[in-house]
Amino acid sequence: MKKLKFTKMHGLGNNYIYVNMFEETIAEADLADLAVAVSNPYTGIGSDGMILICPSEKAPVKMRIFNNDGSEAKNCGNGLRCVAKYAYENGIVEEEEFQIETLGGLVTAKVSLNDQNNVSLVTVNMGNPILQPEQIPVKGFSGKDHVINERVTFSDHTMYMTAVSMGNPHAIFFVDNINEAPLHSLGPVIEKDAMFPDWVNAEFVESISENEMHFRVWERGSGITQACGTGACAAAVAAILNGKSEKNTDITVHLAGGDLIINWQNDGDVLMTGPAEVICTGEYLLK
Ligand SMILES: N[C@@H](CCC[C@H](N)C(=O)O)C(=O)O
Repeated sequence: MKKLKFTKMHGLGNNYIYVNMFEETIAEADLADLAVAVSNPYTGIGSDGMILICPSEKAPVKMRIFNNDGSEAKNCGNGLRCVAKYAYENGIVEEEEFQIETLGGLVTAKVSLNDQNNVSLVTVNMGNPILQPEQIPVKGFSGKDHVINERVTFSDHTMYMTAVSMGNPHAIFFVDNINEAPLHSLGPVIEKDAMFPDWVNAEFVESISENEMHFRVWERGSGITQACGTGACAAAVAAILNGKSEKNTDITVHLAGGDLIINWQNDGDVLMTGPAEVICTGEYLLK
C-alpha cells in the first residue's frame, strides 16, 4: 500500500496536514478528495484541511491550501506561518527572511528563533488588503469602492458588515459581546449567501480598545476553527476602517486558540505575527 508522509502542524489551534511536495507526489485530480479524507477526524487524521509545501518558480517555496471540504483557497495566514517554520527547519530555506508563493501572490515571511534554533514566531507581510466589492467578491454594492459598515440581513437578522479580502474573502461583523456572537446559527448561512459568489469566511469581532479585540470565525469550507490568520488581518483592517483602531499600531487579536499581533502599516501592507507548532509526523496509507 502506498504511504504519504505528512506533518501535522497548527497555528493557534488552526491545524492542517502538511505534505512536503519536494519529496511526495500526488496527482492533481486526487487533491480535493485527499484533503477531505485526511481531514476526517474519524476515518482520517483529523484537521481543518490539507496544505501542500511545493516547489515554486517565483520563490523558494509555494503554499497550496485545501479546506476540509476539499475546496482550494488562495491564502491562509496560519498556514503561511507553519509553512515558514517547516521550510526553515527542514532546510528548504536558509535565510531567516524569505518569500512564499500563494495562489494570491507572493508574501514575505520572517522567522524568529528560540535558544534551540527552532522557529518560535513568524511575521508574515500579508500585503495590501483588497476593499473593492467586485474583487472581494461581494455582490450588491456596485458603484461603491468599499463595503464598510453596510446594513445586511441574513435569516431575518439585520447586521452591519465590513468586507475585506486578504487574498481570500472575509465578512466582518462587530458585536457587543463575543460570547453572544451567532457563530453556530449564522456562520453557515453567511458563508454560502448568494451575496458572496465565491462564498465567504464569516467573522464576529468585539473591539475592546484601540489595540485589542476578541475574534471568532466560521471558515469557508471548514466551519468553526480555533483561529484564522487572514481573518484576523481582515478584522484589524475592518476595525481601522470603522474608526475603532488605528493604522501603524500593533493590534492584539484574541482568537479561540490564542493571540495574533496585526499591524496595518501606513504603506498599506498588513503584518501578522504569531506562533507555529508541529504536532506530529506520520505516514498516511493511501486508499
Ligand atoms: N485558516 C486560514 C484560512 C483558510 C482558508 C479559508 N477557509 C478560505 O476558504 O478562504 C487562515 O489562517 O487564514
